[in-house]
Amino acid sequence: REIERGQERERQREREMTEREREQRERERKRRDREKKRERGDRQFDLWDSDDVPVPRKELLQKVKGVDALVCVLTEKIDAELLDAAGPNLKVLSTMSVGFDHLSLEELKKRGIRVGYTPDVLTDSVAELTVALLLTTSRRLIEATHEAKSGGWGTWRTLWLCGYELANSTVGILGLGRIGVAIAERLKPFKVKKFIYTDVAPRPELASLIDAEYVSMDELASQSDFLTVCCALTPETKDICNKDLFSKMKNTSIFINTSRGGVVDQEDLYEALSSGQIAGAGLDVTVPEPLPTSHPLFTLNNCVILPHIASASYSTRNAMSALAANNLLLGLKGQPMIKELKL
Ligand SMILES: O=CC(=O)O
Repeated sequence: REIERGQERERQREREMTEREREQRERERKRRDREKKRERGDRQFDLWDSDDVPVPRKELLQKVKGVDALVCVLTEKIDAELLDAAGPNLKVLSTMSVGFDHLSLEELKKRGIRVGYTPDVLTDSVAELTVALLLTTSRRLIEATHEAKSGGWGTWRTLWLCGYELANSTVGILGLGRIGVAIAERLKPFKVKKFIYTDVAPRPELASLIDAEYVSMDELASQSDFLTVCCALTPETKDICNKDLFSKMKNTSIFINTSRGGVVDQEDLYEALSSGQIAGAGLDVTVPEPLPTSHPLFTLNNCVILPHIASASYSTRNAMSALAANNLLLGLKGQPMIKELKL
């Protein structure tokens, strides 16, 4: 009877366990497994087996000690502190992202660490989301569903919830790369009249794919009906979308950013949106991330904010993780990675 009572107590404990406790128990089991493999001398993989990122910094600094290679995502800052904590064994870094502003390239280069990243596989997904965000913003879809649900839908009114359409418009691309081209290809069937772009220099090969004209930053601002930011975040592009740019835009224009929040001065954007200097903005990226729910941008009807989901489709995230893993394994074998950054 004592055994039965013990078993019943165990079953009761199981029932009362929360999902988090179960996850914790599973992590502990995997950790013990890895420990055993380490003792046997097998190649070991230490995994942050949770969707909760960033990994607490203290724990990350502890766990990276002595590793030969590291896979990371864009929430982890890979800087001198982390590389010092990892130590001289670390020779390969593989980030599951196309952006690499979270990596200190100088420190990586100094230490002779090779770096893999995941361009191309996410281009379609990011372009698709950018188009969705652009249409959501320009046709005021969030406001519209809110009105429909909350009783604001009265009789049909001529100018109610009017927005701006792509047909006959000029679309500007700030930073023309693979993603900018993919966005333009998707927008073309909406009868866009003209594509223009700016970059540090003309990019004729890419531009010819979408028949886009190279213009100055000022011309991009003043001519675009839709301005979409596709450049990487670098010291040169930080806050490049600021008061100066917004003040030259039309008050009917829509600003879209699916690159990095750091390219936008958010105070200047708030001013431009709330004063009517520009018509609307759609952002998939902000500073910081997550953007606090008390942030003034959330108070604006003409600002649509998404939680950095441009590459978030099942197939793309699978492709990104496979590419990140393969980059890492090739790097470990001393072979060329599939996608490697030139440092
Ligand atoms: O933002 C997403 C990425 O850089 O992959």
